[in-house]
Amino acid sequence: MKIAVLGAGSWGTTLAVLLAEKGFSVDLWAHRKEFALELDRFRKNFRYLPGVLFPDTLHITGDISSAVEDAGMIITAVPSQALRETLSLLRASSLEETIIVNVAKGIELDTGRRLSEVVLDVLPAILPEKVAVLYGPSHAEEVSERQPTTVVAASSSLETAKKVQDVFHTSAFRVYVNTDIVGVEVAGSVKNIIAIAAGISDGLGFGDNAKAAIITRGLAEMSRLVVGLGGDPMTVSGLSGIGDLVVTCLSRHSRNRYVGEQIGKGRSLDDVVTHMKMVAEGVPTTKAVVALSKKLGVDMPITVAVYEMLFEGKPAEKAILDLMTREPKKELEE
Ligand SMILES: NC(=O)C1=CN([C@@H]2O[C@H](COP(=O)(O)OP(=O)(O)OC[C@H]3O[C@@H](n4cnc5c(N)ncnc54)[C@H](OP(=O)(O)O)[C@@H]3O)[C@@H](O)[C@H]2O)C=CC1
Ligand SMILES: O=C(CO)COP(=O)(O)O
Repeated sequence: MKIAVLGAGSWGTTLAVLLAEKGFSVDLWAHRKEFALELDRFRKNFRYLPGVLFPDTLHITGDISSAVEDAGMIITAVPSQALRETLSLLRASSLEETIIVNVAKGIELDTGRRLSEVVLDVLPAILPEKVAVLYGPSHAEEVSERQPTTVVAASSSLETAKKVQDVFHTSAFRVYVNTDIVGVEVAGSVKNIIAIAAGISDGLGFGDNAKAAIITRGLAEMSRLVVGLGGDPMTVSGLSGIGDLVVTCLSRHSRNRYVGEQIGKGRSLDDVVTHMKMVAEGVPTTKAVVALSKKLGVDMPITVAVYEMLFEGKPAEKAILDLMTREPKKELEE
């Protein structure tokens, strides 16, 4: 089977290499033609994944139509806010039998939609059962070194989730399946916001107690949003929830935790993101989730605090004090 990977950042490149090494014929599409030429010339992604040599079965292209032509599966690995624009370059009618697997994490800012909903919006000829996501604790840097990693393939169709599992599964990349695509997508998106909070705590010089509090209470607000959007609260105890939350809040590789750390040290958001070459999805997702939670009446105090620090200039010390001095609560929800 031919597979198209759209997006040649660190994650798209990692997955394209994994699939090509498994023996699939893979087309990796980069949106800048000159970057596609550079990738092909050096057979390496110096910018986003230095050190990984491309196998011969990996074909690089800057032409999205040729990338998806005859592909049985399309992997979308562009930043969440660029997904709509990328998919709109495709001709929906030719993709009815294709499985679309989104691996970007986030919520669309303008619409508040999950990314699988964006896929269906832009490509109405595709049935919801043909859409999946692949989420979980999986930093590209470690996956590309074949370090043990576990992820979850989620689709409303178990058959589709199992196909995705079959395609990606290796002895170092273990893929589980889940039919709660809503829960998986919401959990995998909210974890990036909580990771910014964890980074802010690091930047302020707080220790393990504060980090554990952010992870645990972050999980509570993640669960409330999952339920509010119709997902299964059990999903947050899985790889896309607690799994990805742990990796993102603790890892030196995490871009979202890094953004938070710099904010905690007193830098402005603009200054931090303009000097980063990689995408930190938690930034737009914070805005999108605050709007969603207000609409649904879901209480998300850490997310709101992150919003105030990122976009309203609230000092981090004041935000932490406000969180700690909220009205005392029961630990578990009714
Ligand atoms: N890195 C990781 O470990 C993981 C990442 N993810 C998710 O995967 C998604 C992609 O992340 P990642 O690969 O890390 O990102 P990177 O920051 O490594 O790279 C971003 C890529 O997106 C491209 N891009 C930027 N704007 C557009 C656009 N408008 N249209 C098409 N492509 C564009 C960039 O190209 P250019 O160079 O031209 O800017 C670059 O190739 C994110 O949602 C992330 O959360 C999920 C799991 C793991
Ligand atoms: O989603 C990711 C790893 O699972 C990547 O995001 P971060 O780089 O913020 O951790």
